[in-house]
Amino acid sequence: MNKVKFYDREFSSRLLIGSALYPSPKIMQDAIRAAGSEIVTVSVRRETAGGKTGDQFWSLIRELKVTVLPNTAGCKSVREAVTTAKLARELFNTPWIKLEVIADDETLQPDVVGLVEAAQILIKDGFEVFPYCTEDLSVAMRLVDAGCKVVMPWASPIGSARGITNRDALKLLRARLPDITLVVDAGIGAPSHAAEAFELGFDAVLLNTAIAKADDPVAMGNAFRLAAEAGRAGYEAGLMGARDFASPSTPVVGTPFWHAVS
Ligand SMILES: CC(=O)[C@@H](O)[C@H](O)COP(=O)(O)O
Repeated sequence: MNKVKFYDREFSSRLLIGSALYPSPKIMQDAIRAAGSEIVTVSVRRETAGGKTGDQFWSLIRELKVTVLPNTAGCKSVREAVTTAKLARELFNTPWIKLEVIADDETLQPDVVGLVEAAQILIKDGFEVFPYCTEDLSVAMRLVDAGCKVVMPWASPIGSARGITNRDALKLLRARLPDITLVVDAGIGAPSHAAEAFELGFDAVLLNTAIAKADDPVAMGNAFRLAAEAGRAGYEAGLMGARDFASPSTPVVGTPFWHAVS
């Protein structure tokens, strides 16, 4: 399978995993390993607030030998997101930031206006921004204009497990932004949802709740790894287009092959 590129770095795994909500630190580690993920996203605000697991949490993440993608989860203004991103750069010594600006505490709807503004500020300051956005094409285009080489539209609201609710809009993003690394982020509830994202041509999937809240997070991590591989392999194999009407698959005359055989 082809590798996936995030800015100038290449990875084999196309699953990015969140580090929250697991029943225990050990289960988090085992689930991330089972998913085969090479990139784990971590909330900067939770950790700088002295998160309950503190240093132990960092040892666990370090033991995984993954690339850390710090995020600005919980930020509700451009200023807060920019400050948090700068803190993340100091803490993790990385230009990468998963940029989240939340408009509404109830729905966790992204503030796409604030997101574009924050992305512009951070990219001018040398950051490599991974923006969490809705599936709106015009927003994605503004993010690309700002210099984002990765765009991360939601499948559905964070933690909802509803899967892809606006398939046509995601297809449009893929068609109109062929050179951008597109990641479906949030709302994935089942391995089949991830496979669907890959079959649509998305480069990667980011998820957290569906693995962390599964009855068996480690087994679910493995299920997502298999689904990601199958969905991407199907896309790379070239899916046939759907038809409106029947087309016979068992010929009654001639050769059963549609290419001439020698
Ligand atoms: C934007 C955001 O916070 C998501 O990355 C979240 O971490 C994952 O969403 P799910 O928990 O719905 O998979």
